[in-house]
Amino acid sequence: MNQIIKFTANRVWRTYQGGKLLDTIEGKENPKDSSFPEDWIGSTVEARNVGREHVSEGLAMVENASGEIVAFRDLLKKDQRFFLGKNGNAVRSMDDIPLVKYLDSSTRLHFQAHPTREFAQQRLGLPRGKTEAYVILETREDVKDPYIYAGFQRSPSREQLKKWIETQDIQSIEGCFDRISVKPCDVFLLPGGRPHALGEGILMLEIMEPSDLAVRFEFERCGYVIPEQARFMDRGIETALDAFNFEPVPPEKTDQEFRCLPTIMLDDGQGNRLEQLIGADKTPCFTVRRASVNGQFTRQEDAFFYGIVTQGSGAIVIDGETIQLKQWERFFCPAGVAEFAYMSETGMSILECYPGNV
Ligand SMILES: O=P(O)(O)OC[C@H]1O[C@](O)(CO)[C@@H](O)[C@@H]1O
Repeated sequence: MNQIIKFTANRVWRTYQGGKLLDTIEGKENPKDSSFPEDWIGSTVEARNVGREHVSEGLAMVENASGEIVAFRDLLKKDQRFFLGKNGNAVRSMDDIPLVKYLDSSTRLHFQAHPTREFAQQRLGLPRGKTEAYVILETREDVKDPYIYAGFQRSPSREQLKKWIETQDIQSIEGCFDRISVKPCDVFLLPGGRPHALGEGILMLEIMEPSDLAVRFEFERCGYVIPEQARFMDRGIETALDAFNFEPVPPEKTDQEFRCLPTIMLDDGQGNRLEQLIGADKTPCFTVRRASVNGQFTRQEDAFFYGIVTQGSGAIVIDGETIQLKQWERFFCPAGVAEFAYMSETGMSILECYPGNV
């Protein structure tokens, strides 16, 4: 099976609203915002939705060679060497697979922070934290100045924050942040520990460590109250506060701390270009690249990646076989596919999400 694997939509319930654009992308008749604002692309992670334990959410399902529908992660485990390749001498671990999502917000998300990898391992006994990155794809026209909140610009003391969380003094919490304006093509990296909230009206590709761990320190958004168990990763407030990075990021330093500027890795002068959006200099957790295609763009890669067609359309050719690619389609390219070529006469942009340190 020397091929890419395409994914169908895999919408996941969340505590905030959105998803109208995802409905549109899926060709639904009546696109609308709902509690399904995310699409988890080829996910090997199960969503943690307290109160919805009866529903299995998050895991991507695919068809295997015998036509059976199986969890994508089980398919990968059947030939981990081929699909994931090697890291040094060892076959890559399933924990190296980033979690990639389309996220389409119609409301601001609640204030939250995710654990770092070290915190997850040392304090929660879990292999991965949730350092995350955002590639902004589109913003909604009716939202005048789309924004995110990232890191405290004016850090409260631990005791102060604890009090504000307990009394849900959202005005004071919001006062710790300045809005960071966002526009399509912007890229941000949010290391674990950094408090944040995504603003309304943003469609993004979100890339993160493979986990669904969040400290939610705003308990109510748009009428939905987050159950107690889901607020502090099922731990107490002291453990949750330990996960925070309180180091202030003053307004003049937010770009330096969170914004990632692309660097050109390859440009053939004919319109084909490969850019590094997030590399090992930023995080060991995952790698993000953008391929811009004009004509034929032949590539050699020895690591696996998720490909997401964010603009235009075209095809990918592997071993003489041509597979069409349309805008918004997403696929997994196994590490065992050593060479492939993108083709597009009209132009195509593909975001490629790899494991860290490739
Ligand atoms: O609290 P919820 O509804 O799970 O939402 C958390 C969402 O916030 C994000 O961490 C973005 O900041 C998403 O990855 C995640 O799904």
